[in-house]
Amino acid sequence: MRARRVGAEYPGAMAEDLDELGERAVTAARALARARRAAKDAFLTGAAALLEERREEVLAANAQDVAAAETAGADATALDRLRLTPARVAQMAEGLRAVAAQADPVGEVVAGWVLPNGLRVSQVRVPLGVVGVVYENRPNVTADAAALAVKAGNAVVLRGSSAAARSNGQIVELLRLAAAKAGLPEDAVLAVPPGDHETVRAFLQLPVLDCLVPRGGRQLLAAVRQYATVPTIIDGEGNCHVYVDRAADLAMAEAIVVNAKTQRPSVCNAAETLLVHAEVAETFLPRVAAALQGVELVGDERVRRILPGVGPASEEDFAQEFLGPKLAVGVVDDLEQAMAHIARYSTGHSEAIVTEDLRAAERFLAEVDAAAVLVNASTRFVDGGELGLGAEIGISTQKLHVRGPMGLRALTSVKYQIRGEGQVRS
Ligand SMILES: NC(=O)C1=CN([C@@H]2O[C@H](COP(=O)(O)OP(=O)(O)OC[C@H]3O[C@@H](n4cnc5c(N)ncnc54)[C@H](OP(=O)(O)O)[C@@H]3O)[C@@H](O)[C@H]2O)C=CC1
Ligand SMILES: N[C@@H](CCC(=O)OP(=O)(O)O)C(=O)O
Repeated sequence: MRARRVGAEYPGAMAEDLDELGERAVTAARALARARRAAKDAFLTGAAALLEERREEVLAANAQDVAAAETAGADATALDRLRLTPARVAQMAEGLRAVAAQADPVGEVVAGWVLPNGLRVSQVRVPLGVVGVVYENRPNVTADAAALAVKAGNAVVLRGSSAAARSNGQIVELLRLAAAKAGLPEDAVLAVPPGDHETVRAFLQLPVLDCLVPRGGRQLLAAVRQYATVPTIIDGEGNCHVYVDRAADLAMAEAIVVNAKTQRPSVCNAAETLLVHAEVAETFLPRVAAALQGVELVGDERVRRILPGVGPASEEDFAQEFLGPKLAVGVVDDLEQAMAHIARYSTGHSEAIVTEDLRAAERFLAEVDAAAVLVNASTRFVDGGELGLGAEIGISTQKLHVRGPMGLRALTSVKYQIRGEGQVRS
């Protein structure tokens, strides 16, 4: 059965239907698995240069996406995620170059040993093959995902948000041009045209996908759980907490909370809930409230006794990822209660404690079940670029086969290479 028809006119679609798109990706993946590091790096640095040279075209396409989103009534969060600026395009180019600077994971020997019968066994890193990505309305993801997938020797099939259709189309065109210039198959980067969710559902079942990375909110993840038949690595929402312990340096805590909440509130690693130990609540809450200018605070009863102007926080507020200038605040009696609250509401993304108490810090690191746990640092650091991975294809909120920011190695598997001299099993 042929899969759903796709719009071949969309940049990078180049096919009548998803099956044909998949076949093109498989052909490209075979060539990419053999590609040398020099060619892959030439693709990345070439794409960075093209992005800079043709920045105005990318920004013009993005301006059209932003205007359409405004007309459609998109909120400030959605617009912030969608909008490109010269600085954000420069960051995308920087990300491409950072991935080029990373070691090539393909061929890395992970482990090796010799058996008593003389067989030499090694476990070697290999590309996954064809990687699909369904992602939110941030156009930078187009470049980041393609960069990592191709450097790890994979072909990538991208399905960006419909809201970013023009921006992504422009970026995909540049990436394909850079691939051709570097002597790699153009089809290293392919795109599923946006526009409808039915095509996404068919994409979730495209047999040639070795791995699909869905990045998005609850609706997308529900669709993945219902329809996906290909292996997926879910990069889900971030209801991230900062817990200010009784042994916290309060100046440090203030700076971390403000950064985690306000540096870019629209992204998944921004803080959504602040928990404060009862012993420091009287001192810390007024201080942090004053520093969080422009952020709407909602709090539990104990918070509201200290900050009477703050509105009540509902159960739903503590469970919610606001992705905007709103923060739920609670007072807890101890570390135990803070961790219990986090266990109840966390989406398993990024959780932070601020404390000078080593035992509390170590317990938090060991016991909180999330993709990333931090001590005395902002949740905003949970990002591939910030953690030295060059970029990220997403932040896995599941446990298999990777967890947390996913860089090059996350887009590989391993295979056993076994060298013998005629051994047979008795
Ligand atoms: N952990 C991580 O790395 C990441 C987490 N996120 C999380 O994603 C959320 C923000 O993303 P948001 O803007 O809501 O993006 P959405 O979840 O709305 O959309 C993401 C992608 O999924 C598609 N999609 C949405 N709903 C469905 C559906 N029912 N069936 C098929 N496809 C669907 C969209 O297509 P279309 O545009 O056509 O609707 C888009 O391409 C936040 O919760 C954030 O924390 C986001 C990115 C990375
Ligand atoms: N990589 C990001 C965080 C993760 C992300 O992709 O954000 P989002 O699009 O909200 O899920 C950053 O800190 O820039």
